[in-house]
Amino acid sequence: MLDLDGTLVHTLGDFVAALGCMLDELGLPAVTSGFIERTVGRGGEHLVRSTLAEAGGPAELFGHAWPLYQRIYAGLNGAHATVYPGVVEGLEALRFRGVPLAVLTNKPAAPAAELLRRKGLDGFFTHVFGGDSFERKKPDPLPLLKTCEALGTPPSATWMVGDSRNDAEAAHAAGCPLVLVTYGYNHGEDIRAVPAWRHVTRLDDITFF
Ligand SMILES: O=C(O)COP(=O)(O)O
Ligand SMILES: [Mg+2]
Repeated sequence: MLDLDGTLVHTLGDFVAALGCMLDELGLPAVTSGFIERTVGRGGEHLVRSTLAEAGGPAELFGHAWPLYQRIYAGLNGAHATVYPGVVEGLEALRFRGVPLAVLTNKPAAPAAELLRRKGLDGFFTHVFGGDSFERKKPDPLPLLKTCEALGTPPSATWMVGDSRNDAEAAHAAGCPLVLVTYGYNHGEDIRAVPAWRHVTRLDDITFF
C-alpha cells in the first residue's frame, strides 16, 4: 500500500495553486506554502478548514469553500506536481517481483486516480483508495485493513509505504510493517524521528527480499 502525496508525487505546488486561487475568489489573503506543506496529509476537508482559519476567514465559509476548492483542484490536478525520483524505478522493481500494489491516500479517490493517470502511474496499481473510500481516514487503521482485504494479503505481510506520522500511526494500529520515505511532507517534523522498519531516500531503495 503506497501513500500518494509526498510519497509518489510531489503535489505541494498543486495544493498551493488551488488554495491560492480559492482564497483569491473568496477575497481572503494568501497563506504561505510552508503552512500548506505542514497541513497536507489529513485529507482535503482538513486542509481547506485549516487554510480558511489561517487566512482569517469564518468557519461557516467552509460549506462554500469546499466545493469551490474541489472544482479548482480538479482543473489543475497534476499541473504543478512531479513524480519523485526513484518512484517509477521502484514500482517497476516491485511489479517485476509480482508484488500486488495499491494506492492508499487521504486525497479523495477520484482526483487521486486522475493524478495517477496524468502522471502515467495508473498501470501499476490494482486498487486506488482515497480518503472518501471508507468510513474513516488514516491515521485510523480501517483504510489499511480494507486495502489488505482488497489485495488478499494479511496485514502482517502487507507493507505500508508513506511519508508521514499519519501513515505510521495507521500502519502500527493495523499491524502492517512500515517503510517511510524521507522526502515528503510530515506536518513540519523530521520523519526520521518516527519509528519504521526502514527510512528510505528513494522508493527504489526499498528491498523487501
Ligand atoms: O491529505 C491529502 O489530501 C493527501 O495526503 P496523502 O496522499 O499523503 O494521504
Ligand atoms: Mg503523504
